[in-house]
Amino acid sequence: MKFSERLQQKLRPIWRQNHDHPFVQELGNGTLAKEKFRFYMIQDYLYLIEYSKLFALGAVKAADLGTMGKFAALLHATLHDEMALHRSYAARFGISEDELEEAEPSPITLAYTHYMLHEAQNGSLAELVAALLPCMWGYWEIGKELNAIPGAAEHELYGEWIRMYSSPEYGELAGWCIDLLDTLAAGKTEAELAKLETIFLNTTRFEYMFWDMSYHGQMWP
Ligand SMILES: Cc1ncc(C[n+]2csc(CCO)c2C)c(N)n1
Repeated sequence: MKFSERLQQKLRPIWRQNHDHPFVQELGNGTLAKEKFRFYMIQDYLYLIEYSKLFALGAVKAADLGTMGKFAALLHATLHDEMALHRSYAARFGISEDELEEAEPSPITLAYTHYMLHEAQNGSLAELVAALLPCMWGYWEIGKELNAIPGAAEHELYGEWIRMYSSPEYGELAGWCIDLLDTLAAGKTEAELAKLETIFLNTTRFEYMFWDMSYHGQMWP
């Protein structure tokens, strides 16, 4: 069994909780309150600034030019395509790019990004990919699920988000990362695989906490 299949089987219940979170459900049926989405957009922008650095570190840790180039392309795609979505939403909410960049990260945004960067900096390329994969894989799955809801992709506010994350290009990026993790996991000891599984599990849990933090507008107490 591929390592990614093992992860998928073990984490299915948590994965389901992410999909069932009211933020995701309401995003899909179009009833999500605009202020919740606005809060999410700002925090997600700050998240992506840090997340991009994982791709830069991936290029540093890559063992061959093909992998290095792919990480460089992912870094470019995140900064220029994915974050363009956030900048366009921010403009609709009357938030400038400077305001976006200077916003204060919430405790969960800080905890999540710092955790991923810690694992990426201290571990091998396998640990780095285990940390970044749930974000890419999870969004692709959620994007596809929401896109299947009649009318969701045409929603005047949330349609753009759904169209971006359900697009085949995102599927390809996620697929590339899944294959990379499977390649890197091949031949590792059970103890090493268990470590990768823990990192993957933790970032999957952080994805849930990110939806929850956005739904409740959670900042410092
Ligand atoms: C909290 C949070 N988790 C995952 C993503 C999705 N995401 C982050 S980088 C990337 C791929 C390359 O652009 C994808 C799909 C997000 N935006 N915010």
